[in-house]
Amino acid sequence: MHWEATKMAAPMAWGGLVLTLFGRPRSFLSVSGKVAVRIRSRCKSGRNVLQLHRRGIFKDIFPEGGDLPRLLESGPQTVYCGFDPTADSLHVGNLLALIGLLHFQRAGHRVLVLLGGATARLGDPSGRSSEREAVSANTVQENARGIQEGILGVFHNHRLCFCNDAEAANLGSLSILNNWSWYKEKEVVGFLDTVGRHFRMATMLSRHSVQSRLKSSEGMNLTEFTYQMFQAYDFYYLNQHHNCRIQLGGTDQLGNMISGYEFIHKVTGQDVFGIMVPLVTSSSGDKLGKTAGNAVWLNRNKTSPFELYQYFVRQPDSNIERYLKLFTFIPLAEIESIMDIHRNDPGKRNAQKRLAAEVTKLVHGKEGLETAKRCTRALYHSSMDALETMSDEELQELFKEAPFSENLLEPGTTVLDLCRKASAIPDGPRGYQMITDGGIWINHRQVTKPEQVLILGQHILTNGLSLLRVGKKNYHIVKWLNLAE
Ligand SMILES: N[C@@H](Cc1ccc(O)cc1)C(=O)O
Repeated sequence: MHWEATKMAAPMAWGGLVLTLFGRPRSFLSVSGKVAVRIRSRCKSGRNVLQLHRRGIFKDIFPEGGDLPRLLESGPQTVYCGFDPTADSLHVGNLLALIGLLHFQRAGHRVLVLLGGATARLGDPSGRSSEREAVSANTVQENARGIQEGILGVFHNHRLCFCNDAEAANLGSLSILNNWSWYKEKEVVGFLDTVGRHFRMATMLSRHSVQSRLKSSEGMNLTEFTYQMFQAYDFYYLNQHHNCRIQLGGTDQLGNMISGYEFIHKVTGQDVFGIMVPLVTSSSGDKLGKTAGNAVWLNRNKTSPFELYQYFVRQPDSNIERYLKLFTFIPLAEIESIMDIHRNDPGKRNAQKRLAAEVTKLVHGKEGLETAKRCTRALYHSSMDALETMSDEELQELFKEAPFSENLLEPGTTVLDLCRKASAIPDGPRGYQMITDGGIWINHRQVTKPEQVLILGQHILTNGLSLLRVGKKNYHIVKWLNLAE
C-alpha cells in the first residue's frame, strides 16, 4: 500500500527526483472541504512547535529573538534538515533531528529531508577533530539508499504507531531530496563566480569548526574549508525552490546555518532561521556518533531491535527524564507520572523500559518491539517459550557473535554429538569432561550426561533449533534441517 509504494519509489529519488511522501499537495487541501475544516480547526499556536521548548528538543534558535514564532503561526512552513551519507545508516545521534522534524510534521509543517550526496564527499568539519576519509561516489550513493530507507521507516512508524486518525490526516508532507541533483550540473567557475563571491574569508575563518581545526596539528584542507559554503547554498536553493525558511540540525551545525542565513539575507534580503536539537552524548560525555566508536545504528542490519532496546534500558537514572522528553512523544504530564512511579522503585527500571519501548517502536515498528522483547525474555529470563517462537533471523540477531551451523538430525544423536557438531567443545576427553563438569547448557538447561540422547521439545525446540551455551556466555546455534519447517 502506501508504504510499499514509497519503498518502490525510493531508489528513484537518487539523482534529484523530489520524492513527496505522505501528506497531500496544498491545493488538494483547499478543495477538500473535510480536510480544509480540519486544517482551519488547528489552533494557530498548534503550529508553533517552539512551544515544545519544555521538552528540550529545540535547544537553540538562530537568530535569537527573531520572528520565528510569528512565521510558524502564519501557516505551514517548510523545514529542512540535511544528513550526509558517510555511512549506510543513521545512528541514535541523528534520531533527535528526525524527532525534531516529526514534531514539525505533527504541527502540519512540510518536512524536507536532504540527503547530502554531494556534501558527503566533501566532509563536514563541524564537530570533528580530524579529516574525514574520502568516500567514493558509488559508496555515497549506496549509503544514501540505506539512510533513506531508515528515514522512511521512522516516518512510517511514527504515522502508524504515534498518531491517531485525525493526527495522521493533519501531518505535513515529507519530501526527500539529494543535493547531488543541483551540484552535478554546476560548473566550478560559474559557482565560484556567482556564489563564492558572497563569502568573506574573515567570516569563514571565524567559524568554530574552522578555528578549532586550524589550531590543531591536523589542520584543514580546502575542500573541508569550503563545506560551509555548500551547506549555505543548499539552504538558499531550498529557499528559492521550496520556499524553505527553516533549517534544523544538531548544535554543531550552528556555523553552517549562520553561513546560510548570511548568504540568503545578502542575496534575497529575506530572514531565515536555524533550529538546533541537542547532541546526544554517552554517559561519559562523548558525542554519540559513529566516529566515537560507540554507534548505535538505526538500520536493523547494523543494530538489531534488541540491541537498540537494550541500549535504552541501560540508560542511567540521571538521563531518563530528559530522554523521555527528547526521544518520545509521551505528553509531559504523563512523563511526570512515569517518573513518580519510577522514583518509588528505580530498580525495576520501568522508566527505562518505557523509553526503550517507545524508541524501538519508532525505529523498528510494533513488530520490531515485539522482537526486542522476545529476545530479552529469551536471553535474560531464560524463557524457553520465547526461544521457541523465535525466527532464525531473531536468533542470529540476538546471538550476533554465535556460530551458526546447520545439521541433519540422525536417530540416537546425543548431547556429546551435538556439542561436537557445533564445534563447541575441544576434541577428546577434555570436551567430554566439560559436559560432565556442568559447563554446558542446551536451551537454557544444564546438561551433564554426554550420552543422553537428544529429546525433541527439550534439547531441540519445535522451531528446529538448539541453543547451546558453553560456560557463561559462549553461544552456538544449531539448526536441524530435517526438522525445520
Ligand atoms: N552538515 C550536516 C549535513 C548537511 C548536509 C547538507 C545540508 O544542506 C545540511 C546539512 C551534518 O554533517 O550533519
